[in-house]
Amino acid sequence: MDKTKGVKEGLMLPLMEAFYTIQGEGVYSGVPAYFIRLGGCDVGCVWCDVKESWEAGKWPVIPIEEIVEGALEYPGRMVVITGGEPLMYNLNPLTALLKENGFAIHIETSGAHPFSGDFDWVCFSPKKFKAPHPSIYKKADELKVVIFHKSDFEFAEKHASLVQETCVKSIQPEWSKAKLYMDSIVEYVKSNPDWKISLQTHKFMDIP
Ligand SMILES: C[S@@+](CC[C@H](N)C(=O)[O-])C[C@H]1O[C@@H](n2cnc3c(N)ncnc32)[C@H](O)[C@@H]1O
Ligand SMILES: Nc1nc2[nH]cc(C(=O)O)c2c(=O)[nH]1
Ligand code: SF4
Ligand SMILES: [Mg+2]
Repeated sequence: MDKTKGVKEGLMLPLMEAFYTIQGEGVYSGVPAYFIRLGGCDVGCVWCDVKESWEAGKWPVIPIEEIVEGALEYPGRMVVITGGEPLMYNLNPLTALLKENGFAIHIETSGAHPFSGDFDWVCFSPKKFKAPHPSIYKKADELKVVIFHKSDFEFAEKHASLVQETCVKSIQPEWSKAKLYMDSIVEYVKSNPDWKISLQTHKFMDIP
């Protein structure tokens, strides 16, 4: 199949890497999962921990059947689609095929592009660098805001007012600022108990 057409239809996708590990962040932290990291992101977070993903053209374009075959090699039946920014792509065919194969499907997204795909868990991490698309607010199961600057608490509340009431709200220290903001984050959650803390536990465990 022609690759441009394949990507447009969501039947082929640029795959940076795929690996079986432990979900390190958010509500499902500690659960084994197969990560599918799609290449390409146009959001441009200054503190992004996977900047090498940004250029979509660097990564091989793979048929979704091959991506799912990779996931089937491991015993876990939870997949996390991440990137890069996975919502740059039409995720309907990939999520349908994963579902047919019995996977619980999660996504990590900035929400900066129109929503596609059918997910069991949507982790929405809004960014100041590119505004979310309105379609994300109804879909988010988890709002995970990264704290890089003290103004990010206010940014977190702004997005919290836009998600559904059932959405779990977490704040996650930006890795390089974790020491600087940890006390404020702890105090914030103690004073605002509708929030919880998410840590990048895989970095402490030194696993992918
Ligand atoms: C690399 S992003 C990929 C998915 C999507 N582009 C997004 O931003 O949600 C995966 C998660 O890591 C978070 N993240 C990225 N860099 C980080 C850093 N330096 N410290 C803490 N969290 C970070 C993002 O906010 C997001 O929740
Ligand atoms: N272990 C592990 N957990 C993660 N949760 C979200 C990640 C991501 O980069 O999207 C990530 C990641 O890169 N590794
Ligand atoms: S949206 Fe996600 S992948 Fe893109 S720059 Fe920001 S953290 Fe990195
Ligand atoms: Mg990561």
